[in-house]
Amino acid sequence: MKAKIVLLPGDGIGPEVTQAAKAAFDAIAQRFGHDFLISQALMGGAAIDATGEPLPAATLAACQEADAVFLGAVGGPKWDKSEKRPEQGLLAIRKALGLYANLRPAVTHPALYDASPIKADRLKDVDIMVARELTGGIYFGEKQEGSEAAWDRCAYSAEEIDRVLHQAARLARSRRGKVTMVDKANVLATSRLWRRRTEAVFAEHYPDLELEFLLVDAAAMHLLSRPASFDVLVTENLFGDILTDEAAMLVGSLGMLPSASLGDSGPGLFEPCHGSAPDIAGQDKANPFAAMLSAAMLLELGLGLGEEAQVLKDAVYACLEARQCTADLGGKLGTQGATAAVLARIL
Ligand SMILES: NC(=O)C1=CN([C@@H]2O[C@H](COP(=O)(O)OP(=O)(O)OC[C@H]3O[C@@H](n4cnc5c(N)ncnc54)[C@H](O)[C@@H]3O)[C@@H](O)[C@H]2O)C=CC1
Ligand SMILES: CC(C)CC(=O)C(=O)O
Ligand SMILES: [Mg+2]
Repeated sequence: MKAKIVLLPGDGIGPEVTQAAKAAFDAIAQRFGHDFLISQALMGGAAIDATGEPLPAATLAACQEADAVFLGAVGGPKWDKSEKRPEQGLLAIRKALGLYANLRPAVTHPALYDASPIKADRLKDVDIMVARELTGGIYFGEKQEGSEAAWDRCAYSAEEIDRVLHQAARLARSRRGKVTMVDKANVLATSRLWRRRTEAVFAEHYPDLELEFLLVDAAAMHLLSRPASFDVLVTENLFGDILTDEAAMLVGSLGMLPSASLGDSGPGLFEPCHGSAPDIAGQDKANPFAAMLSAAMLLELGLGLGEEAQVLKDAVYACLEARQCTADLGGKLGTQGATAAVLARIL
């Protein structure tokens, strides 16, 4: 097949892990005879340095014309005090492409039990799909920043909530049939709207699914004490961001969690859940597997290439079983070595 993929490497370890994803696309194209037209565009801090904007118009236009977009990571101390922040570019592209559902799978593997701080008996059969709302809530509300006071507005409409609930429910139907909705309905008005919409949408459309409600503070605890009991976890933007970094430690490292950001039409955006990791950037230390697993999600959900995605995932998991991995997982390989180990299993 012919497909246009745009890469947004970004900052810090972003370019290093994007290189790993690109190598995976090239290897899959070679093995299956696909014609992937892969181009690269400026995003985040790198884009601010080059153009003054975190999301240049030319980058957005290239993404809108693509079949799928891959992003490394953005941000870093260099831009922490600048007027425009790299992270604004990421929020802007999610909004501009209408990517309201961020799917973040957290799946444990016996080869990684040692890498997790959680006891192995809790990690068995953990297979969680977080459906995080991505274009609403406090990240997108009006804000005011003063030296003595500041505020951020959190707002949700029923429509914004319903569409991600439907995504979560459809996913649960194709999995184990359970949805956990996480909110803070004992305190927040927006959370109470989430709860009312969840009750209504599931009663009307998904009475066959098991539905559980958790307050976010307790959910953070349950994720560690009974992780295998979760199937699909649906929640608002901020809570989903935080809980998925926590869930990464069930798997063994933040460098293992991929994601897909999807809307109703147009290209999806696929990116590892981690950030730009300035503490290890440029040292060949970054785990490339979250990026390569995100590349697999791009193949499957962005281009409809399920078999190709499975080959890539199998190659990553075979490396984990052979201990061909980076130091965050207890391995001895660098970013490039771990990438090469995956490629060798594809070609
Ligand atoms: N999607 C994105 O582009 C995101 C960007 N950020 C930005 O990244 C910058 C750094 O943020 P942090 O809070 O430090 O979060 P981070 O996710 O970049 O790093 C947290 C910790 O995890 C480690 N880590 C992350 N990815 C890794 C990988 N692939 N392999 C091995 N270790 C890995 C890092 O070394 C660090 O110790 C900030 O500017 C932040 O705004 C943060 C999260 C997401
Ligand atoms: C950098 C932020 C905009 C968001 C974030 O941390 C994430 O999406 O994981
Ligand atoms: Mg995050």
